[in-house]
Amino acid sequence: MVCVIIAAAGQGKRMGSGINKVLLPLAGKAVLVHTVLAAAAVEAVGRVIITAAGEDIEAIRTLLASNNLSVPWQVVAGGIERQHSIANALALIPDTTDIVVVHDGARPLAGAHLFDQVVAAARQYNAAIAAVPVKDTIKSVDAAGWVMNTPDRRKLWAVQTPQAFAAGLLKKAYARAAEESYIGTDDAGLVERLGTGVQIVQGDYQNIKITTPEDLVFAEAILAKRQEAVTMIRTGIGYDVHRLVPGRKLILGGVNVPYGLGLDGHSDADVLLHAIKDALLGAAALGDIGRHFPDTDGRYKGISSLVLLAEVRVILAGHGYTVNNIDATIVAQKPKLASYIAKMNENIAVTLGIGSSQVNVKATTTEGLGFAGQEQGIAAYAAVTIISARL
Ligand SMILES: Nc1ccn([C@@H]2O[C@H](COP(=O)(O)OP(=O)(O)OP(=O)(O)O)[C@@H](O)[C@H]2O)c(=O)n1
Ligand SMILES: C[C@](O)(CO)[C@H](O)COP(=O)(O)O
Repeated sequence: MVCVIIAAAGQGKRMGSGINKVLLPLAGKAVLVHTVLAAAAVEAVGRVIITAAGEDIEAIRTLLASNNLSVPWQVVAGGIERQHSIANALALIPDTTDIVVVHDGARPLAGAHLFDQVVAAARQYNAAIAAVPVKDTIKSVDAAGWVMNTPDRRKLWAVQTPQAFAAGLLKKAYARAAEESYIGTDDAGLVERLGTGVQIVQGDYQNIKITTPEDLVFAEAILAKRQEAVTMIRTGIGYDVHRLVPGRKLILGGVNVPYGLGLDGHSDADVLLHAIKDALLGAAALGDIGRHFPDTDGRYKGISSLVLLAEVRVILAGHGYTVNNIDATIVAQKPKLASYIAKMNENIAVTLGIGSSQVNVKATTTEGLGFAGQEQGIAAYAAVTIISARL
């Protein structure tokens, strides 16, 4: 079982708010509630232990009780230093625990993927921590303010939590530190003192530790952007018609459909894919295929519309969008298209890098009415949704 220890027993002196910073509001919830909910939501996690300063224990219990956590949890008294707090929690982990994850209550933005990655790496290497390469040049400075040296930045990583360990190893490291009265600033540091290797897992620059007031501003902005990203679903519609003529292939959804007539056009005249591409570009407010692939451009003469669909995918990705779903209808009196639809769906899904359940092509006749019914041309309609892939 994976047990997560969340350190929340500090005072938040650097925040200077007069209360423990993990109890401060962030996007409508206490910082600590974000952190605990994120940890509890990780599928592998079986228990959460939260350390709290004596004066905060009741407030934290009440706060968490009102949030219906999906895993068993308990609040334990912390100690003077973070390390003492973790040691208190470590003494309470269930015997069935094989992996212990230690996480700062003050890091409310760590995503489930980060927990999953450190847990997986800890299962393989016994000790794994989230960390990111430092972006600034780091200098060692003496007490008088003189630079002593400039370490090679390529070897420097800023360490975060979550940090995950084989339970026995972490207990041993904590016992050794206690024997030697050593106080470190993170859990991996204690394991390193045993001579055991610690594996780095690529962390997340958004996984900031709320320490000083501006960190709350950054965290609010990140959460707002995530919220926007989650809810940003856009819709688009596309419509296209091509004339049926002799001597041309009939290409629909990238499938060469055997028929005596084919669709006329500058490219392969795949009316279905044209409607879909127009819908995708429209959903992203990026114009239409005429703007991106003009029929006055010789490069597009006879080109496969699947190639251009792949380009639309790249254009959308460049603007932070991925395709959510496509629903399309081909309007053709003849030929019968039922047996080709599955292949069209597959071509579209593969080209856009989405699942088969995200594409649905249909075909209909017009009961002999209009240009489609008279077999003068074929039309296609498409409706799509795209989602923002940013943050
Ligand atoms: N005795 C302590 C000290 C810290 N922590 C926790 O360890 C995490 C990281 O520590 P830090 O950011 O230093 O928090 P504080 O100690 O609260 O901050 P400050 O140093 O500014 O007082 C925080 O979630 C904090 O609540 C803890 O459980 N027990
Ligand atoms: C564990 C930690 O979050 C890694 O960056 C950090 O070392 C905690 O240090 P603090 O002094 O308790 O903020």
